[in-house]
Amino acid sequence: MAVVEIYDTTLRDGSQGEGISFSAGDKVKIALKLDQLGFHYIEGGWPGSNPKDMDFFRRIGSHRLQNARVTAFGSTRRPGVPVETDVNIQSIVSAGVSVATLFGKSWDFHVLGALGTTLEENLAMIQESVAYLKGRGMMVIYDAEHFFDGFKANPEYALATLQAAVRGGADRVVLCDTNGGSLPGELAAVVRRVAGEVRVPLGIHCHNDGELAVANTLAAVEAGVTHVQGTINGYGERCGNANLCSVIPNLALKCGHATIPRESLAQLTELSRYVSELANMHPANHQPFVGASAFAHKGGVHVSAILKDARTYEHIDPALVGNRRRVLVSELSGLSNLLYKYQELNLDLDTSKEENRRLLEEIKELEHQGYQFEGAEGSFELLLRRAYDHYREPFKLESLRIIIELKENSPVYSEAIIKLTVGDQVVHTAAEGNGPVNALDNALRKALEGFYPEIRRMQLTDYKVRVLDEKDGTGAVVRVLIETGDGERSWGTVGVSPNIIEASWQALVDSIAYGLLKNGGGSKERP
Ligand SMILES: CC(=O)SCCNC(=O)CCNC(=O)[C@H](O)C(C)(C)COP(=O)(O)OP(=O)(O)OC[C@H]1O[C@@H](n2cnc3c(N)ncnc32)[C@H](O)[C@@H]1OP(=O)(O)O
Ligand SMILES: CC(=O)C(=O)O
Repeated sequence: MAVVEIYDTTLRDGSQGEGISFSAGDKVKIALKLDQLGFHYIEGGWPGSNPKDMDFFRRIGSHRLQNARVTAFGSTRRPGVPVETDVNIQSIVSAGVSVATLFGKSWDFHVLGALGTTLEENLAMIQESVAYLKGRGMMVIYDAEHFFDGFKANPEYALATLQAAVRGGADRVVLCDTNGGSLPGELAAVVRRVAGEVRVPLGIHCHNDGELAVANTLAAVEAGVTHVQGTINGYGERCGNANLCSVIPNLALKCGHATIPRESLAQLTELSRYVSELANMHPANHQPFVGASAFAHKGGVHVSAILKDARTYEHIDPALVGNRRRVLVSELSGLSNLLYKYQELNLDLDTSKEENRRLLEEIKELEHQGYQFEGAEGSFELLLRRAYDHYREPFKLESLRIIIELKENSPVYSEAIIKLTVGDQVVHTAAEGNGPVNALDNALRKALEGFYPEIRRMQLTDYKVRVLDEKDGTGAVVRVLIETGDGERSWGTVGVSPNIIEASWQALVDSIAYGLLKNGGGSKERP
């Protein structure tokens, strides 16, 4: 099994992605996680760029990594500036790590236009910069920026830049598709040509501007590279970099290469979510392998087949990358979706095929009205239990009034007055809030806290309103989706009405009722 080195640049190229800014502490956490999972190299940042990256190198120096080598990134020396006095080269040395990643120009157009120097001086900049860091005892990875565009424009010169890095003593030569516009076939042909001329292990660094970064990376490996660079979740400049959460499982599971250890592969989904959390980016549900939808089955035909054998609609076992199979219930469901859900929820229901068919029709009718159960598993389970499981509601609404007062020069006042029955007791209470839904939530909790103290652990974590038929203007039906968590799990609930307060009330009631059910508070009637 051929080994492919995995080089992560989330902390450098990843943080060049729009909206991403890791703190030095976050960078250390991500580096430790990558090390724990067996990544070979972690590019920590560009020490010559900013104090935060230098701070990262200071902090990571106090940790003993088990698997990974941390690299410091930077450019070759400036034109006409000796390496001994070049600020960037010296900051790489002062980062205190044993591996440097230097990028240099391969494209004559860039040398003349962007660097504003001669082709000969660029070759000297590459060779001298690599040689200087090698002379300081460092391993040097040479990133040939714009290599494929450079090769198309002037192959002799592009190859001469690589030879300059090799003469300087580079340990790896990495071909970069910096503008991300190459196609897999043409890129692989160039890699083969380079492999015939350069006697140093080759690497690949692809950007995703043509949405081909992963495909190009795999094509390069097939053509002979043994070192791949990319980022977690594909974060990076413009459209991002090759997504290692896809590159790694493709290499390991489809191409038979050794990358990170097998047991680490099963932590890839967790890693992806961990990094998106620290990046403060929403996890992308449709991300292959690790996204929440990567193994989510919705169409009835698909679910019917996966109940017989999951391989009918899954390219790999989701557990191999730490993900899980999900079945969604919607207007596109068949009976198979319901049966799967009964199993998943451990609902031992004695229901006939006709009853299930009726329930399915009810679900389809509710979805037609605007309910959406895919993102509201709490409401869906309650629907099943209300239909078949002798479910007893933990409380019942008697009446509800909302007061909103708008006065000049004072904040808007919102109050909810609520009357409920809980068992055989009536409770009547009121609460204020910073808006009507918040007042409603506060009043409901206040009314129920004495009966169900576990409510204090439940927090609303998301509240979304979607107008379903905009043409009806302010009279349109709205769908409210609420996400609630209790520190251990989170669940979604849904409400639909032309009145936003009523839709919010339905979603709130389900949110509390479901939370109580899972905490043992909701109960069954004696049949
Ligand atoms: C393909 C890549 O993603 S490479 C990584 C890109 N990442 C970044 O740029 C993020 C970090 N960058 C920074 O913090 C800043 O750009 C710094 C500190 C590196 C440089 O800042 P400044 O000195 O103000 O220069 P500025 O950013 O305006 O321009 C970049 C300079 O680097 C030079 N340069 C670009 N590539 C190279 C190279 N391979 N070798 C030497 N110099 C280079 C440019 O010619 C330009 O020089 P000029 O100022 O003489 O025109
Ligand atoms: C080195 C690098 O980040 C690039 O060429 O895209």
